[in-house]
Amino acid sequence: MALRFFITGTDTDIGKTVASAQLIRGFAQMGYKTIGMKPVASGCERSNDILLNVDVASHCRASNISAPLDLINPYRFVPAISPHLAARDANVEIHISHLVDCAEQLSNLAEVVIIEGAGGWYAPISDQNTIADLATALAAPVIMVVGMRLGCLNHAQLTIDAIEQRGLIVAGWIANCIDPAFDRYEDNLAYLKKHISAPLLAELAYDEGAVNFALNASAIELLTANLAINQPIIAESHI
Ligand SMILES: Nc1ncnc2c1ncn2[C@@H]1O[C@H](COP(=O)(O)OP(=O)(O)OP(=O)(O)O)[C@@H](O)[C@H]1O
Ligand SMILES: C[C@H](N)[C@H](N)CCCCCC(=O)O
Ligand SMILES: [Mg+2]
Repeated sequence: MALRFFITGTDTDIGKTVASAQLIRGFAQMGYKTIGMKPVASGCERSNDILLNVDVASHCRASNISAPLDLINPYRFVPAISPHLAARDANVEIHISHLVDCAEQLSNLAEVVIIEGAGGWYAPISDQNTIADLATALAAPVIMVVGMRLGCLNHAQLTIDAIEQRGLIVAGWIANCIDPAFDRYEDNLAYLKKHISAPLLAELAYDEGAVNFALNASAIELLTANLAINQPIIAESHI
């Protein structure tokens, strides 16, 4: 069974894709067959009758194996709006069971699958379900990306609490510097380090190109060492 990680974040547009691509690249560089998955993408472009999403393109550029688009990005919509609205407009029902099945199939092709959510933890994918329900069904350890800007201390704590409430393990978090004018960056980082018990996997600097990062090899080693061998993916208190 492949290692799987679910990537969430403190909001939409805070660097989940940038961080996911770095994780994919990091695992691939360590020699693992690694692929990305974007279960639901709103904000796609039509090209020759195929809907393509930039997050998926970033994952693909970073990964060292390939898989059918219908597995790596099963639900695709054009408007860049909340997935539940995009799906409703397209008369599509998003089935979590189908996404779990696609993730299983990817797990048979790859050694590591990096699954990027959409928006934040409670972004809706239908009137009934949110990204949290999808992550729970996938039962994958979660990596939280914190978009380092004013307001992130509150958003990070709310997200961690909500992840843990599902009984999911927070495998680590990534501090992503999305606002170069963020005052007191170091003090905010120190606060997060003190209050988040999961390890800080990487600090991504502000970079206009946002592709020039290499995730520290020790972060990848930490993720594999902690999770490769029979590590429960559900917190013991919830079993
Ligand atoms: N460290 C960074 N430095 C500079 N720009 C960044 C950085 N991280 C992200 N960005 C930019 O911020 C924007 C949002 O990043 P990204 O697409 O990774 O967000 P996201 O959380 O994946 O959003 P979504 O919820 O749509 O999936 C992109 O234009 C990206 O290039
Ligand atoms: C289109 C956008 N870039 C994301 N893919 C979807 C963000 C959904 C946010 C939903 C919400 O919390 O309001
Ligand atoms: Mg993204």
